[in-house]
Amino acid sequence: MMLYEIDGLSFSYDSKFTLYIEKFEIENGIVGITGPSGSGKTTFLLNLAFLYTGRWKIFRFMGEDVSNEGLQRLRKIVTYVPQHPVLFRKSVFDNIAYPLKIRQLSDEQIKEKVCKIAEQLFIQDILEKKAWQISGGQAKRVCIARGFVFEPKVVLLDEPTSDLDDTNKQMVENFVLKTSEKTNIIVVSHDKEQLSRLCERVFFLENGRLYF
Ligand SMILES: Nc1ncnc2c1ncn2[C@@H]1O[C@H](COP(=O)(O)OP(=O)(O)OP(=O)(O)O)[C@@H](O)[C@H]1O
Repeated sequence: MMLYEIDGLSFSYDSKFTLYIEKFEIENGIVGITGPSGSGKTTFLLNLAFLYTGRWKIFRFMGEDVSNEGLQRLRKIVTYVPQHPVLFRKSVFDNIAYPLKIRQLSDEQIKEKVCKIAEQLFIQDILEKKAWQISGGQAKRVCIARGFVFEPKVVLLDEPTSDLDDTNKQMVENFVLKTSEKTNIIVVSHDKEQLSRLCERVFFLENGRLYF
């Protein structure tokens, strides 16, 4: 079964920029999207996260036709992790635990899952710190942990390693590569070499049009 199947999707903020995806068909796994600044990469991810909705001829997710009625449900199984970290004014633990709390997992399950993913991203020692007491590189990894912790069907990563030093970059790449064995990932990056290290296929966006 295809993960995403898109034919003729268009989305416009205004008359100045239009994203037009003629065809996008991907199966389970990890794919990359690159392209110049302003080409529409973030806009495309937000459409794939069902947070923005345009018009389409065909838009299917895991075999299901996307419809207005299904959007709320689909938004709960796909996560978008933005380029710039956005955290609640709470502890690192509470930030990562949030998606699990709203899904009503038990305290015990929450603790186990948060600690496990924190270890994988080397943030286990800062779980009790407040969001405003951590570095930018740590905040980025906390957002990534929060995106993956509830095991969504797809994680959409927008520039997951921009602004990170080499050590942090390596940590995130290793995590993404390992996790892609069981979670579907779409990663946007300006770093083409990084995409070729991580991804099975890489798409190229230019002026709102997708090439591969
Ligand atoms: N909320 C918005 N309202 C109007 N126009 C927008 C909005 N967000 C983005 N745009 C415009 O849409 C176009 C695509 O933006 P987008 O952020 O998707 O590009 P990008 O490829 O992700 O860029 P970058 O690599 O710089 O992050 C740009 O011309 C941008 O100015």
